[in-house]
Amino acid sequence: MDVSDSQSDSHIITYSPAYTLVPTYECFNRCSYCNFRAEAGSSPWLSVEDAENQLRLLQCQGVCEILILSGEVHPRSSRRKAWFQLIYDLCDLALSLGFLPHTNVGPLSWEEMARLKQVNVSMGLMLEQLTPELLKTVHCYAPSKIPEVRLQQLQWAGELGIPFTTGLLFGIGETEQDWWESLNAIAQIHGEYGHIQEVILQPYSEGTTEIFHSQSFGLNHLVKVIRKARQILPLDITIQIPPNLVDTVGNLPQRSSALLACLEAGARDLGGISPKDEVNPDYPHPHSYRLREVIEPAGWKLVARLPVYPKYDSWLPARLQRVVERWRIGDR
Ligand SMILES: O=c1nc2n(C[C@H](O)[C@H](O)[C@H](O)CO)c3cc(O)ccc3cc-2c(=O)[nH]1
Ligand SMILES: C[C@H]1O[C@@H](n2cnc3c(N)ncnc32)[C@H](O)[C@@H]1O
Ligand code: MET
Ligand code: SF4
Repeated sequence: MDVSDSQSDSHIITYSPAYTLVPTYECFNRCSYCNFRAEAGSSPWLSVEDAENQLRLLQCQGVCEILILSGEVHPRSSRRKAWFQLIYDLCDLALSLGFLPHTNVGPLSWEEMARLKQVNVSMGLMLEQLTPELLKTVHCYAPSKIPEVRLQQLQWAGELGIPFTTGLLFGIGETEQDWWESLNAIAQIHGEYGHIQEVILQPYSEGTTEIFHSQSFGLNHLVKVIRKARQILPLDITIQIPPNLVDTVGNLPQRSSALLACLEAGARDLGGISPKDEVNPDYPHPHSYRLREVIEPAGWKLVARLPVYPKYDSWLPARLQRVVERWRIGDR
């Protein structure tokens, strides 16, 4: 199908002006491609007071989304309750200061997810890839990455009516066939609940602190994936790509053309643009004016968006609807 028939008809490319809070880097999983995790005990948890100081500095700076991104405490650990409460409190704080929280902290229990719905305008969890083969390799010590667990999270989010972001990570040892199966699984779940607002197509990018150390996923492959994803995914799901992981190789003209090739293939969103990419700290996010410089000469228009898409506003609890409404009418 021609992408010009779709939502993507217009030449608008969106991004979300964002800031990331990390409750903790400690994680009981060991995904071998991870440049984020720390050992339990080696990294203090963020305090609500420190978070408040960080957030107050951001007020009136155009930042709208607060991404809560975390390492994980085991579901049966005695520290799980405190970990969850900290996440809840950070969301509540962000909301009370007028920001819009989006939480992505790994798999949750049904009760945890239901409680976080009250303080998040959308939530996220990457499917990564559907194939269980990766449990023998990169996810060998990462029980949170069991594909059925992740699929069930997408299902629960649908049942709870939570606007959701998911995505795939490419270049971690999966096959081409695996790509299409993973995309089809997302399309199928969205068919049931209609809650997936965007799918991130994330190229694995080699970092300095991981143990995997493989070659970053090639851009020619990414363009192919985007094109096919646009055919597999329903048209009301936006395809998101991270510009800092695309815009990295070659000299200037080549870099710009990589990003443009992704847009031509069907990507329409550049995700959260924040001062630091916590997941890929070796790849700083480009400024929005730099992105504009690259894409506008090619006829695209860069526009900021909220972390919840308008058609889901009515799904949100009343308190959240009020904060979202202020952003929609530009009263922030
Ligand atoms: O800056 C980043 N934002 C990430 N985000 C945030 C994303 O770019 C958007 O800001 C949100 O999806 C809101 O629409 C994620 C959100 C998810 O739900 C799942 C995974 C990611 C991954 C990243 C990431 O690697 N870097
Ligand atoms: C938050 C999300 O970031 C992605 N992620 C984790 N490590 C890397 C990496 N080295 N390169 C690209 N993406 C990564 C995973 O898909 C995770 O779910
Ligand atoms: N630990 C969570 C996950 O992998 C989110 C952060 S990953 C750096 O799903
Ligand atoms: S990717 Fe997420 S789950 Fe895996 S080790 Fe890193 S923080 Fe933990």
